[in-house]
Amino acid sequence: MIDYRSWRHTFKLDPDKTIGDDELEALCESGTDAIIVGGTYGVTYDNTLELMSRIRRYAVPAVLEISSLDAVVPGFDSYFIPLVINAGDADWLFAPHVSGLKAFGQYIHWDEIIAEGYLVANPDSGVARLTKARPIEGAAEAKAYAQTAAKICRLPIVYLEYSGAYGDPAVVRACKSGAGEAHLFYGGGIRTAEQAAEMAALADTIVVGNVIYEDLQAALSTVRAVKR
Ligand SMILES: CC(C)=CCC/C(C)=C/CC/C(C)=C/CC/C(C)=C/CC/C(C)=C/CC/C(C)=C/CC/C(C)=C/COP(=O)(O)OP(=O)(O)O
Ligand SMILES: O=P(O)(O)OC[C@@H](O)CO
Ligand SMILES: [Mg+2]
Repeated sequence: MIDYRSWRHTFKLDPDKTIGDDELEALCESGTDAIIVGGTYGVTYDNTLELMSRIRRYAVPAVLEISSLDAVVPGFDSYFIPLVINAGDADWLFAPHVSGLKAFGQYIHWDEIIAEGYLVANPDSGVARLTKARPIEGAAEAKAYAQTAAKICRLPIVYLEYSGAYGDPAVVRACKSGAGEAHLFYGGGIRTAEQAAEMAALADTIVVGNVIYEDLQAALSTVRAVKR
């Protein structure tokens, strides 16, 4: 079982995007705690396998956040399974999971599977459109969602997903308060060391994604900001 509870910083790499060997080495050797592989669109078996095998040259833990049943690739240290707790289309709560268990049930090592209560907070993100995510009406409602994930569903992870936008610190704080014993991941819009430090002070683990593909040095600075 991976020790995600000790993680403070992760990078999320999208198999649908291009990353050079030197850039990948810099990310994997940066001191980050783990590489998460995932994305909403364009994730295929082949591009996921290719990215995984390149990450596997390095010692850093590698996790696949499953978003498509067509791209469940063996060989990761662990598999994060999102349940979109504010999905307006309820099929994103359990339907693909039931299909996944029918398809892959016999191959599953349950100690490699970790469920995430996914709270989608940026209405303009791809994942919000895909799942028809319900808007979050303020910090009190965010806390209630986090409590629903952590205390009612007893999920081990609450993932506050602002993908593409920098989040509201009051909402992050509310999710931390609602998550209780569950581990809070925050991801979305972190582009500077200062933003990384701000969100790392509020959440247990931060996730840095898109900036990797736009400004590698800025992405690397987020590790130093959290780890120093
Ligand atoms: C052989 C082998 C390896 C066996 C392993 C067995 C195993 C792990 C089986 C899985 C069984 C199972 C329960 C599968 C469920 C699979 C599944 C399809 C679940 C649905 C997941 C889901 C709700 C997806 C919706 C989209 C989502 C939440 C994606 C998460 C990632 C994400 C949001 C990334 C960010 O995307 P990005 O593109 O950067 O940003 P935008 O959204 O803004 O575009
Ligand atoms: O890509 P960004 O906006 O950094 O978000 C990170 C991650 O939460 C995306 O799933
Ligand atoms: Mg992304």
